[in-house]
Amino acid sequence: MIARMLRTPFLSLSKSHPQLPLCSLQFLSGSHGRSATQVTEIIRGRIGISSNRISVYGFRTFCTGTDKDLLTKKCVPCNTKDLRPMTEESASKLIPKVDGWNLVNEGGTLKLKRSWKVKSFTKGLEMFQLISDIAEAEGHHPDLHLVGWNNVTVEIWTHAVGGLTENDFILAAKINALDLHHLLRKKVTA
Ligand SMILES: C[C@H](O)[C@H](O)[C@H]1CNC2=NC(N)=NC(=O)C2=N1
Repeated sequence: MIARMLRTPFLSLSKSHPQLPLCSLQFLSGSHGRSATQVTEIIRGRIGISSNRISVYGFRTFCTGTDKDLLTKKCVPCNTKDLRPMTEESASKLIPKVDGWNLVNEGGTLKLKRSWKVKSFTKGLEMFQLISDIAEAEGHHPDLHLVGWNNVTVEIWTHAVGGLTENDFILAAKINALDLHHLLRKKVTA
C-alpha cells in the first residue's frame, strides 16, 4: 500500500486521501529544491497507514490538520469521578487540533459540530456505521443527524457533564482520520 502511495503523484494522493492535509503535500512537492528521492524519504517516514485510516506524523507543523496526540489517546469513561466540562477558553485552544470542526454554544452547552454532504442517503448511513465503530471502541458517542437525505451533521459533547471534555476532541480527531472520500459528494469548484 505504502509503495503504491509513494509512486502516486501528490495531487492524486491528496485526492485519494483528503484527510492528508494538502498544504503539507504541496510543501513536500513544492519547489524546495528537494529531489524526488529526498521527498519520498520524508513521506516514507511521515505517513503510517493502518486499515482505512491515515495517521499523518509530523505534518502538524505545516498546517492545523488533525492533531497526532489526540489520535493516540483513548477516551475515559464519562462517569469518571471529577470529570468536569472544560471552559470555552480551553475549548478554543483545542479546536485548531480538529480540522473542520466548529465549537458551538447551544443554550450554554459547548459542543463540537461538523457537517458533510454525502453522495446518497445510504452513503450517509455507511458513514454513520464507520463513526459508530469508533464510538463503540471509545465508549464515547456522538449525536448523528442525516437531514434532507444527504446532509450529515455530527455533534459531539459529553452528556454526563453537560459540556466538553477531552473525550470529545479525541473522538473528533478519530472521525477526521476516517477515509470518507468515497462517501462524500465532490466539492463543486467555483
Ligand atoms: C459509562 C460510559 O462512559 C457512559 O455511559 C458514556 C457512554 N457514551 C457517552 N457519550 C457521550 N458523548 N457522553 C457521555 O456522557 C457518554 N457516556
